[in-house]
Amino acid sequence: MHFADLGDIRVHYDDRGPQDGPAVVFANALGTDFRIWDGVIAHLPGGLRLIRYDMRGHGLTTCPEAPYYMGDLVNDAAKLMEHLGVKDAVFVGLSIGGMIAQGLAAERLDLLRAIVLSNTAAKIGTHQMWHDRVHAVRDGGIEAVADAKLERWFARTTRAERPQLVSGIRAMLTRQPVEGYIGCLEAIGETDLVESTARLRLATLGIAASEDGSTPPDLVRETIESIPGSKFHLIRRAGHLACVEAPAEYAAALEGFLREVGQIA
Ligand SMILES: O=C(O)CC1=CCC(=O)O1
Repeated sequence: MHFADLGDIRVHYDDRGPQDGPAVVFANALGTDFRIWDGVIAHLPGGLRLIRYDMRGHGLTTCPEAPYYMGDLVNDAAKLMEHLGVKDAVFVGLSIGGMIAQGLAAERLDLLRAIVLSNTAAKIGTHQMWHDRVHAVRDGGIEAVADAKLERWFARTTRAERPQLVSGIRAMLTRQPVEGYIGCLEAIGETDLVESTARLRLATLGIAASEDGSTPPDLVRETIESIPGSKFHLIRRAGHLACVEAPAEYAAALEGFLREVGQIA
């Protein structure tokens, strides 16, 4: 187990593979911890340095009081990369993790070779929607929003045929600290990256999933198409947490992109 003290938080992270290997950094979705990447990293070839971390208020990372801002989340990622001496990385972010990737590319291009924007967008939902969610969670805990969220996170067939996976992820979601979850809800509600993301000029892969009820494929595509030269991959029969539901296909798309950008020889 690894922890890093980075200003106001102690970050829980995992750092595996050769320390001098080409780096890939993974950032999670709201309400999850870095185990959502277990299946994907198991399918990636050796030789890569694979870094995952729990964002503030999630997993075993400490949980400052809400609200959080996207700038905090982007700084946390940059500080962790600096702490670990990681440069020239491919940064893979899912959902709010993909917003962190966009913010990092806008602010700290020096740390990056390329980004993967997975099940995300430059702006997700409306301010009112996130504000309402904050109130629902303040009143009833994460439990109050969990079932609706699982419908957006998993495809219909997965919910019917893989109950262990779905209930395991439900446990991950409902065990996150309420304050950390609310802090990140507030950060998403305040974030609009449309203009800064359209100015990005770095290699970008977008990943979307056909049954994603949180960031549907057209929304992901709109953001991806705003970045010149970007690529897009659609995973069928998967929802918002495509990396959990379809790790082999997800890893294959990622591996292809890592080869294209020279992160794998
Ligand atoms: O909460 C959701 O359903 C979707 C979501 C948006 C940002 C994130 O990380 O998850």
